[in-house]
Amino acid sequence: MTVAALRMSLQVPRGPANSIFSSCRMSVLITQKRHFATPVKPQPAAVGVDRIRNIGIIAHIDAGKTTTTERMLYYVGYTKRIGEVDQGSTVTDFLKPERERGITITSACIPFSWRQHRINLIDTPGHVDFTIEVERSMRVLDGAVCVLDAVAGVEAQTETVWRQANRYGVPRIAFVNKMDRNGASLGRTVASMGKRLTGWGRPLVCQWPVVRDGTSKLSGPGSGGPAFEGVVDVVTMEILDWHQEKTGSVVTRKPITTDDSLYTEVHAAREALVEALSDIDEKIVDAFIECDGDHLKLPAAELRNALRRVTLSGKGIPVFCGASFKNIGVQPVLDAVVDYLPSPADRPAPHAVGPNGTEVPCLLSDKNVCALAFKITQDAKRGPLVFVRVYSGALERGMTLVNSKSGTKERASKVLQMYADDYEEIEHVTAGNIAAVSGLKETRTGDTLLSSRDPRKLCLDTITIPPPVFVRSCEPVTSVDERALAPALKALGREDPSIHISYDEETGQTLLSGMGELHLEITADRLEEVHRVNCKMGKVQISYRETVHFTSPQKFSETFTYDKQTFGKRSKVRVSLHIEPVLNVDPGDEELISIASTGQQHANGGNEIICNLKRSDFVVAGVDTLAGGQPNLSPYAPILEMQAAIKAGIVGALGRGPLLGFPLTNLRVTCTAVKLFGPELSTPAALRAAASTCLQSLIRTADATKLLEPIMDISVRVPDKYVGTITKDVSGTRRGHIVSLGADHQDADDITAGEDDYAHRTVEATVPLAQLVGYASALRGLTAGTGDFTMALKGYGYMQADSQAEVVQEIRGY
Ligand SMILES: Nc1nc2c(ncn2[C@@H]2O[C@H](COP(=O)(O)OP(=O)(O)OP(=O)(O)O)[C@@H](O)[C@H]2O)c(=O)[nH]1
Repeated sequence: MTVAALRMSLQVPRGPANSIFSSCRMSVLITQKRHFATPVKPQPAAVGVDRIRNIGIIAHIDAGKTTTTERMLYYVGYTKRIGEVDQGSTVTDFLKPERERGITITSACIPFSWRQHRINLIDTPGHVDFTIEVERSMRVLDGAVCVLDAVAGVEAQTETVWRQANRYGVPRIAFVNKMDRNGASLGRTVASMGKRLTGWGRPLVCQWPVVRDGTSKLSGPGSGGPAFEGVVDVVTMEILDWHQEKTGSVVTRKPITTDDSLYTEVHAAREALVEALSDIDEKIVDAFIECDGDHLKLPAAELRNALRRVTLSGKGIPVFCGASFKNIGVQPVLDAVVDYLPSPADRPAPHAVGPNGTEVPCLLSDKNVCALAFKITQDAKRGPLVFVRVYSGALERGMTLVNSKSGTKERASKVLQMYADDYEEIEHVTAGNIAAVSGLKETRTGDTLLSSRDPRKLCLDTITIPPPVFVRSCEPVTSVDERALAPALKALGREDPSIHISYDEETGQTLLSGMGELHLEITADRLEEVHRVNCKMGKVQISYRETVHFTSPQKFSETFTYDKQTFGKRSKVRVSLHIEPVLNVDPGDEELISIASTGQQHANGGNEIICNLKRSDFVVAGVDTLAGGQPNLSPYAPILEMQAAIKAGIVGALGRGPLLGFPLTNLRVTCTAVKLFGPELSTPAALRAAASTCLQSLIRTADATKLLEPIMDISVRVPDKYVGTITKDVSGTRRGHIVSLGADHQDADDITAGEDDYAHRTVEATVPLAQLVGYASALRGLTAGTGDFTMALKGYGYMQADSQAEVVQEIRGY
């Protein structure tokens, strides 16, 4: 093969490039050009399903997700210049607060092409307050790129997003970014991955950093720093250089030779890679034997195949490194997305159940449409846009879709290909792809949409929405704002299901509940900036829960007759309810009350509502006497409608506890009987009011309402020397319980592990949320800025009587 022919064949960076090193070790300059000169907007049908990659970029805050995404968009030809986070000019962070604060708040979705593959990329936020964005993205992704900071290594939120990816079984690759920073180390980062990112495969180092030392010689035992200037591809044994062009769009590849000072290190890294692969992939062992046990003779194509197999099976995580900000290292990550991450066809069919709860297969090959609504945004012109991942069939413009949860039929008036905040109309979106649909006004996040004639009637697993732990009041400033508030909040709540909106009848205030201080702050900003509603926002407070404390096994029952005249119309109905705890937990118990993560109990805030009334549970008063043991219900509303009205009344009453107006939790409410007094008097509205009033009275009679406070699992990562300070602070000042004091040490002889100049430890503890307000800055103060932490709701715990009294006093003001 001539050098010219080699050059040409290597325009596409796989295949022939691999054989270069193994077949001829000539020193040749190979140039990989940008693949597209102008923006490319690939249509969904343009590629087969095996060429689709639905991937997310996940990481701790500030690891460089958006910076990396912007380079990707530039190198694939999507943008004409590179957007910068620090200049507020990025494509994916398009919201005003995102650009102002330099952080990602909402996940943006962008499709683009790379090496004849369609990549649907989702850039997710790193801040813990926006975890719902990561959760719902993860639910529809097939693969992920986990970005790590080469100085900080694995950070607290990296562990959180890692666990989320584990939960959805998402295969992933890792990109160790910021290799240009002082103190950067690939080895240390990989070692911390091995220790802290558990529950998934082992890290497999596929690149080695190139650092030019003072004498211009290539060096660096897996470390980076300001002199970081490229990488060696351990698979192809080529040195990759990005300096030919200022934006890094030209990648120069040159085989490494024994003359290169890095050769010994890279040789050892290849040996380590082959050996690590041999532990988890049998086929590579056969190939290795065929090459007479010579690591270098093992063709790159064989290594790539093995890397793909172990990535898809969750046994391995290919690791790459670079410095996105310096435009180094991004194209190989794009190649790895194509080479190693799964297509929708490589993934198991999503879990789905039919109407009777039995599992129903949702196969990619099925012609009927099955799509999951995973996100909703409000577009000024088109109204709500519902983002869908299509699991089977082709969702076409104008199609009628059935919501399998509610049974509602809606028309998909437009199908749109989203490009962050921009969109393009398309005719249809095929199975395996992601798009947005307009015209669906009733669809909610987590709903399954089916073609109207789909016999499967299946329901995909919904999306878990965490309960809000902070609350803030919001009062409109003028009467114009007052009128605009309700629709604006409805739109905000629909876009972000982790925002809850309630109304305090006593104070007349609207309450916004959310995941954290920043979450509520951003929501208030959006209310003003996007919806033009000016509100006076109250202080951010903990969102407590209320519950009734029962002396086990006592139950509370009540029969209540609702008999009321409103605007000349009389309503009369009688309902019987009883309440009991879902979990028997007493004040003083260590056990927490958890709000189940799925199902009807979660949907009802940790409560269970049982209202399965049969015809025989109804009694009809007066002339309608029993006919054959059954009351005549035909003049009344259908039983299902009456049940729904009772449930709605119960849900309403559970939304506001008698103590401070916080939602009630841990209650099982059963409706046992209903007495009707004629179709004119006993309407569904009367049933709803009766159930609500009956429950409120039942709870008041119980007179044992207790306050529950959110208890968080926290994970604090600090250098070893601060462990004592942290444990003292957590268990002394903050009423916390230390669960464990983990250590992050690494094996000295691990080829992937660089110099470990500062050992860290992770303190795991449970702490009441009230003690964690402002903890981020307190932690910075306690650890000279070196510590970080993450937290997640563990459950709700009874408060000590004096702490409860203090909270009641503070909120009521008396
Ligand atoms: N030195 C250096 N800085 C970088 C690199 N990549 C990103 N940064 C900087 O790190 C900061 C955070 O980068 P982002 O891309 O916003 O990080 P992110 O992970 O998207 O952040 P969130 O979305 O808010 O979680 C910015 O100031 C970037 O300029 C890099 O390779 N080297």
